[in-house]
Amino acid sequence: MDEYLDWIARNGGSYSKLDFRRDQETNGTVHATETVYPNDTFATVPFRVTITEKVARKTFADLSDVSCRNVMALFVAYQSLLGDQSFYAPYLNILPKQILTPFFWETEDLHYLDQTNLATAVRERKLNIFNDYEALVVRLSAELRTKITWELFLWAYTVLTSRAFPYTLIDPTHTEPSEVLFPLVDSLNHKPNTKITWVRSGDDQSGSLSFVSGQVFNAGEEMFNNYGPKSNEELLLGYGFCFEVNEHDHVALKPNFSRDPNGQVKLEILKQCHIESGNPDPLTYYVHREHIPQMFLKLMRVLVMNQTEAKIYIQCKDSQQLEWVGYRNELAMVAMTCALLQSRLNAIRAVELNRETTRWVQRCALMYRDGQEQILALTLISMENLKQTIFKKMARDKKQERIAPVTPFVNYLNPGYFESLTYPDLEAEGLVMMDSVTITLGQLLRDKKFKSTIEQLFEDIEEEEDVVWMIGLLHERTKKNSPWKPFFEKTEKAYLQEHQNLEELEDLHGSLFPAFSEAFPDIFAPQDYTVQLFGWADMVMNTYTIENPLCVVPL
Ligand SMILES: C[S@@+](CC[C@H](N)C(=O)[O-])C[C@H]1O[C@@H](n2cnc3c(N)ncnc32)[C@H](O)[C@@H]1O
Repeated sequence: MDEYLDWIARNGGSYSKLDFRRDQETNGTVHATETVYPNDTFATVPFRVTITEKVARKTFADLSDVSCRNVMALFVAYQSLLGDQSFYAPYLNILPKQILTPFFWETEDLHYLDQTNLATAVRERKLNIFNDYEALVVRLSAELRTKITWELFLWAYTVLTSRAFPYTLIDPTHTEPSEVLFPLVDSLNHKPNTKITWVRSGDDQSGSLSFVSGQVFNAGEEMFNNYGPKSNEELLLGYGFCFEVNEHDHVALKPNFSRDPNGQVKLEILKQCHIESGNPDPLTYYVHREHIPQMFLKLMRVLVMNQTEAKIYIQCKDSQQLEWVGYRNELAMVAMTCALLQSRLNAIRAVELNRETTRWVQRCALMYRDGQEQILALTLISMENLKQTIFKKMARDKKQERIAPVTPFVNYLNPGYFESLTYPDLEAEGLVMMDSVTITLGQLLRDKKFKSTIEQLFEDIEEEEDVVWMIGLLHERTKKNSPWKPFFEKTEKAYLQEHQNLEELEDLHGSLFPAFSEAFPDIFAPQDYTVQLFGWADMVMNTYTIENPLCVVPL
């Protein structure tokens, strides 16, 4: 450590009130020897001791097409091979020999990441680095090729992920992304929200950078830097540590459109409405504790659109139209989001891990996975609350017989209608159950006589659920006091005005009627079971249902 600090001083660096200590867990810490006050400049480091992309590229001029990170990793590896002959030796000597990011974990440690995003990220990232290394190393001299091993390169690469700063610290006008290794500046450990600033002086060759405290550090206290709002995933992957409680933690969610027959149309809607996450992958969203991005919910509303909704929304170019599509869509969106969250949660919980005798990296992995579990569970609760709010609104609408003027009941066709509805005191309302605001098969079969007729006609109701549903709807439609009267009337009127193609239904209808009417004339009055009305019931099933459990959303 003394040699390193001498080297900094010999090159024009200085510091005050600092005690540099080595430790097992974090490699090194910095403590205040006396109180550091806000605006105190406690260290200054000249640019000449830094390792920049420019310096690295000078040594490897032939590799101008290689990325900044890779050429710098190569340079660090090369300098460490030079040993004491390297100008940077005092700095390289104090770097940790082992940086315990998951790239270096044993298989049994990696098991602690099973079923998390990080497990995949580690595999993919490591493979990418390895491929880059293989492509790069063959371009080196024969001597370097054997000396710069994969292990050495990966170590050097991780030195950069765990301690490099953006090059703009040296030259704020630099526009290309570039990194710099900054001895001494990189001695501080990370504590979120620490107030610290950097002040540069001079030019990018002969200048220097000073640390300026933005808060008090008491004598004896560890002094920290602030690496930015990093999640546990980023911290583990890049730095090899994480926090038990991390306010910046998140779970990455990426819905899958690939098996959706309307997938292309939906991707087109997303494009037109500019629904993107703002992340490198526009379909990957980050969900934070109790905060689910609104943009993600918009994406999910598109993902769960049925054919009718997708056909209508393909004309939409306004993302505001996706704040609310309709009740069916909203319930489907909540159900699909809950299913996504629940399956992730179940997968994480299903991994059995020893929590008793663990080593440092395993404890880090447990902190990370427990955080993931917590975020998923909290997000699930907030989605359940959202569902309950929707049910309450539906219950009010149903009670007041409010139904949108134009079918299907989606916002795009009823501009302003849904926004005009108000729901005072919704909180005070008791729990609303799903089957009080939707139409279920159980409700359609609540009439005992009708139910027993259906049971006589269909051996296996589950097997022929679709047909039973249609007949059930037609039967319900005939009831004068049906709670769903406004829905039936409005959708039937709209349906009958449409040009209908009933060819496909004729066979099905013909296989049931008039036989059913002849067998049970008091249940199936022929005029209520025409092929046209069959078409209406079929349209209701295609347009207004959600699945699991199958029900009609009649608002
Ligand atoms: C830029 S260095 C910080 C100084 C460091 N201790 C060193 O090696 O000189 C970053 C590394 O320090 C460690 N580190 C930083 N903040 C930490 C924290 N809050 N808890 C545990 N380790 C931390 C991690 O190993 C990380 O890779």
